[in-house]
Amino acid sequence: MTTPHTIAIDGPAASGKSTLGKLLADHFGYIYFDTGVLYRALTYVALEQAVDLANAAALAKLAQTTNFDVLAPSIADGRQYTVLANGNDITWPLRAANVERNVSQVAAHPAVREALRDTQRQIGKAGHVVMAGRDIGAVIMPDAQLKIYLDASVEERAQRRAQELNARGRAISYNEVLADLTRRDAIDAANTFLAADAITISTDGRSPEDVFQAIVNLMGVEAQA
Ligand SMILES: Nc1ncnc2c1ncn2[C@@H]1O[C@H](COP(=O)(O)OP(=O)(O)O)[C@@H](O)[C@H]1O
Ligand SMILES: Nc1ccn([C@H]2C[C@H](O)[C@@H](COP(=O)(O)OP(=O)(O)O)O2)c(=O)n1
Repeated sequence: MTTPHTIAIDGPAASGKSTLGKLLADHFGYIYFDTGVLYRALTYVALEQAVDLANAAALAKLAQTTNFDVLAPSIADGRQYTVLANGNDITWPLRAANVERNVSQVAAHPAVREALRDTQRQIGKAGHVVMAGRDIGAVIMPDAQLKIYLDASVEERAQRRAQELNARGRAISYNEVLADLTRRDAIDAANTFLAADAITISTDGRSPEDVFQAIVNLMGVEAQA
């Protein structure tokens, strides 16, 4: 396989999309874009402005009238990117409990997905991008030259997310995370797609490096200089 111009990575929460996405982006010198950030940012702004999260039209309007920027990390505090909403840094609040609790509900509205679609597609059209989410290979970038679908048991994903959140100082138990992921999986399922031409990889019991190597081997390509 020649080096893919665009790479789509889909899968449920904590399946390893961002970890693999950054490894692949670094490997090929591409940008990495986590589309979940857009849904999280919209959820955060909606909560801040007390918008009714059941009101799809109001959420879609907020998506269209808020200026979201996803930039390279501006502060070396462990962030993967800097997210601005109308110029305000909202990077870390996107991982807070209130956003985690509500983002699936916001993302489930077709009008919200439509309002955020063009932004995602524009980034994809530029090429040399690794894009992660739930519907990238099937909806956002159907022409992506490499499509990966990551999966892992909900128990494994809960273990990872609990460790990740605890490491960030969030006092949350494995059981709480398991219940939240189970709840979110059920809501996200309606917009999570395994593209017919995607490579499916279960990441249970496999290290990030092992998953990355498996993909690179499948592509049979060496790192670009
Ligand atoms: N293959 C893996 N094995 C173990 N832990 C992993 C693996 N891939 C990712 N992780 C860890 O699991 C957590 C969630 O990974 P992440 O890449 O953010 O998932 P996603 O982007 O699908 O939500 C992170 O703490 C990450 O370091
Ligand atoms: N392309 C996407 C990306 C995320 N979403 C939804 C699904 C999730 O509940 C939220 C947040 O996505 P995010 O990838 O940040 O969540 P995880 O890191 O997988 O826990 O947005 C979506 O519906 N479509």
